[in-house]
Amino acid sequence: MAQYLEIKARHQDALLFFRMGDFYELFFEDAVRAAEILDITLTARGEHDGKPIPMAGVPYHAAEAYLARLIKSGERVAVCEQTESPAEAKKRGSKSIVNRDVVRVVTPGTITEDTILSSRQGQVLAAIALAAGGTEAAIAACDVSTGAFEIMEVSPETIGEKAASLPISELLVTEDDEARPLVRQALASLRMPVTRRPSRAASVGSGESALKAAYRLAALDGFGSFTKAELCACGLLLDYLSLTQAGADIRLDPPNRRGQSASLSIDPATRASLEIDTAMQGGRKGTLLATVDRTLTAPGARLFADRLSRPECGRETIEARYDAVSFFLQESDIRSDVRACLKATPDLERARTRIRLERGGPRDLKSIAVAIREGASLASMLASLQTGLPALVASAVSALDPASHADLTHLADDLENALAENLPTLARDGGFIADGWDAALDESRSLRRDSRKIIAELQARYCDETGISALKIKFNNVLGYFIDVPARHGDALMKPPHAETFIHRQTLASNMRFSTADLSDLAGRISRAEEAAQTREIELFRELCLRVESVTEAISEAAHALAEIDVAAAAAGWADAHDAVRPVLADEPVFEAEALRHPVVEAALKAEGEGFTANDLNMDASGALAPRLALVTGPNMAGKSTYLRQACLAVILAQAGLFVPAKSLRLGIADRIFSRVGASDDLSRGRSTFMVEMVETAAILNQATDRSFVILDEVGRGTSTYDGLAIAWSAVEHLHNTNKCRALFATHYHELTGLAEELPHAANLSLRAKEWKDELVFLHDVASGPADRSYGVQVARLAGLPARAVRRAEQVLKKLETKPDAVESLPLFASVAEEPETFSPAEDHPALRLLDAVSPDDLTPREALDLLYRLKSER
Ligand SMILES: Nc1ncnc2c1ncn2[C@@H]1O[C@H](COP(=O)(O)OP(=O)(O)OP(=O)(O)O)[C@@H](O)[C@H]1O
Repeated sequence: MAQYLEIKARHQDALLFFRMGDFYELFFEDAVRAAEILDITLTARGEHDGKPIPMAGVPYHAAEAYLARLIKSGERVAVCEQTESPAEAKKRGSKSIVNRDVVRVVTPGTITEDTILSSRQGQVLAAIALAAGGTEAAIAACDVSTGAFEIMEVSPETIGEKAASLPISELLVTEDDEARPLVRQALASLRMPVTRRPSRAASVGSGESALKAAYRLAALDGFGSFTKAELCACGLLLDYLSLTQAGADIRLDPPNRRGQSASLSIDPATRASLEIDTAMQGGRKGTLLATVDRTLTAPGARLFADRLSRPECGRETIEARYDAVSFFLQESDIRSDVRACLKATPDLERARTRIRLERGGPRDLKSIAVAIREGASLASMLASLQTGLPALVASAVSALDPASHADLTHLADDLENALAENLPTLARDGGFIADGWDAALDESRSLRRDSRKIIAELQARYCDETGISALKIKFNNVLGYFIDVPARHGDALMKPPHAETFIHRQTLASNMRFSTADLSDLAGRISRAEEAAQTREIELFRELCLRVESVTEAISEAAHALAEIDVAAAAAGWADAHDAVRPVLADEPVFEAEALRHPVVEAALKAEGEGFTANDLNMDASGALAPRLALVTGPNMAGKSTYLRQACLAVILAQAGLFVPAKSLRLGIADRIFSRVGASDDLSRGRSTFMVEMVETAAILNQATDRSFVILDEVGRGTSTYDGLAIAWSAVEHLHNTNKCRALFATHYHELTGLAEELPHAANLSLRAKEWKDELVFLHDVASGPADRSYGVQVARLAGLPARAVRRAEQVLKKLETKPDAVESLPLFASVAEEPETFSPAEDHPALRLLDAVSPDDLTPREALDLLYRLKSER
C-alpha cells in the first residue's frame, strides 16, 4: 500500500490504474468512482487506518474499452505498470516488492488507441497562451494520434474562433491566462474539456527549451522566428505532453506555422449556426460536412473536415485545390480507379504514429505495408496519364512514387516478407513473424515444433514400455508437462521396474500423475525454445519498428499525399453528382451567384422526393456592380433563412477549395463570415434569447470589415416591436455605412424595406409565395423588391393552430392594418375586445348544413355510407 499511496500522491487529479498481475486495480475513492462509471463490482482488500480499502479492478487485456468509457465521462487515467519482472524484484531480496511507476496519463487529448478514437475525426490537444501583457496570443496544437503539430499566431480577440476551427479534444490554459477576460470569454464560447496548468510551463524559456529538446536542436532558427506567445503556447503544450507520456520522447512532426490571416475567420456562434460540422442538436447528421464529404479513407476524412472547418484566404492555395478537383472531375475513369484503390488503403498516419510512440502492434506494420503499396499503384496510375497533372496531384504522386522512394518500397517488401498471414493485435501475443524470415526464430520454432513431435514419440514409448495404452503426456500451468494415467494403473508405475523411471507427482480421484527425467529435460528444452522464440519475435518487431521510424518523414508525406488525393477525388465525385461548379475568384469584393442551392436542404428535400429551387444573388461590397446589402423579406417558411445560409455555405465551400452547388459563382475572397440565424436561448450560460442575439449582433457590427460576408436573420425579433425595429434599423445602417461589407438581412419588419431607398447600396429582395384556392403556396424563388405581406396567419393555419385562434388572429391583424397605432394597445398592454363573430365560414358550410339535416337513427347502413360520400364531395 505504501507504494500505491506514494504513486497516487503524485497523480491526485487522475484515476490510478495500478497494475497487479493480469489486472489494473483501483483503490479508495478511485475505486468508488470507477465502479460507478464502469458499472463494475466494488469490493474491498485489506485495511487502511482500520477501515476496509475499497477496490475495483479491470482485466489488463480488456483495459482499452474501460479506458475509453472513463475518458468519455471526463476522467483522466494514470496507468501504473510494473517496471520490472517479479524475478528481477526477487534478486533484490526475497521480500522486495516489484517496482512500479506511471508510464502514461491518458487524457482526452492524448489518446492513440484506435478503438477509442474516431477514425474520421482528428483529435487535437491545444494550448492557448498570451504574452506581452495580453497583447499577443498563440495556439499550439497537436494531434498525438497522427503526429501533426501546428503553431498559430492569433490576435487575442480571435482566440475563441481560431480554437473553434480545430477538432479540439482537450484545451490547455494557464491559471493566469484564464483569469483574463478575453480568454474567459473565449472559453465560455467553446464547449470543450479544459485542463488548467500552472503558469510556469507557459514561458518563453520553457517553450524554447521544450522545442529544442523535442527536436534535438541546438537552436530554433530552422523553424523561423517565434513570437513570445507562440513559445509560451509551445511550452505549455510540450510540458503537458511530456507529463502525460511520463517523460518519454515527444514524437511530433516538425511544427507547421500559420499566420494570422491564413484562414477565413468563423466565430463559434457562426460556426454553430451554419452547422458546418456539428448540428445544433449535436452529432454530424444534417451538417454541411456530412452532406458533402465523400472521402474513403480515414486520413482523407480528417483532412476534408479540416478543410471545411478552416477555409482558406490565400488565393493560390484555393486555386490549387480547384485545379485538383477539376482534374478528377474531367478524368472520371481515373477517378473511379483511384477511389477503388483508396478503399483498400489503411490509415497510414495513425499506424505510423502508434509505432513511433511504441504503442503499435503487428497489424500497424501490415497497414503501413499495404498503404505504401496502394500509394505506389495510385502513383503509377496517375503518372501514366498523358494529361499534365495539377500541382497538388503531381506533388502527391511524387510523394508516393516508388521510383523516387526506394526506402519506402524496401520497407514494404520487408514488411510483407516478415509478417505472417494472420496477425495478433499485440506483439506480445507472438506468432506474427513469417517462417523463413529469421534463421534464429526458425530454429527456436522448429525446436519447439520438434519437441512436440518428440513428446508424442515419448508418449508412444511409455505406452509401449508400461503396456498402459491410456497413458498420456499432458500439460498444465501448475505441473508443466506430466504423465497422466487412469488411477487403476497408478500402482503399477510406483512398483519396479517402472518405479525407477516414473516419479509420482499427484493423485486425483480417477487419475494419477507422474514425471520422468526425460520428460523434465524435454519440458525444459521446449520452454527454453518458446522463450527464445518469443524474445526473438519481440526483437524482430522492434527492428521493424525502427525501420519504420527511420523513414518516418517519407511515410508522413505519403500519408498526406494519400489524404490529398482522397479529398480531391471525393470533392470531384460530389461535384459531379450534384452539378457543382468551380468558383471564379475575383479581386473585387463581389458575390455573384447564378442558380445557387443549399446542399443540405436540397439533400433533405431530395430524400423526400421534392425539388429545390435555385436562386441568384448579386452583391458587391464596393457598391459598383451590385448592392452591398440586401434586405430579404417574405412570408414565414418561404425560404429566407435557407437563402441566407446557402450564400454563407457557398463562401465556406469555395474558400475550402471545393466546388459550389450553382451554375456559376464569382467570389471576392472573404476575410470573415458572420451568421446570426435563428435565435436560441443559452440558458446554461445565463443568457436569454434576446441577450444572445444582441451579443452576437454586437460582435458582427464591431468586427466585420469591407471584405467580410454577413448574414443576419430577424435581428430584433426577441424584444418588443418598436425596440426590435429600432435595433434592426440601426444594424442595417451600421452594416451599410460603417462595415461596408456584403450583407444579407432577413426581416419581418416591413418598415425596414423603405431603407433600400435611402441607402445607396442597399436593395430589397423577397421570397415569393402565392395564395391559391385559400392555400398559401411557397414558390421559394427570389424576386427583387420587398414582399407584399407576411402571410403569418396563413402559415399559422398551416401549422395547425386551432381554427378559433386563427380567426381571432385575422381579426386582430385587420384591426392593426387599418389602425397601425393600435399596436400600443395590443397584446401585453391591453386587450382588444374580441369582436363578435359576424361570419363563421365553418357554420355556413354546405357539408355542415347537410349534417344538420340528418337523423342518424333513421339511416340504414347503406344510406349512411352514401351520406359519407356526399359529405366528402361537399367538402
Ligand atoms: N429554395 C428552396 N427550394 C425548395 N424548398 C425550400 C427552399 N428554401 C426553403 N425551402 C423549404 O422551406 C422550408 C422553410 O425555409 P426557411 O426556414 O428558409 O424559411 P424562412 O422564410 O426563413 O422561415 P421563417 O421566416 O419562418 O424563419 C425549408 O425547410 C425547406 O423545406
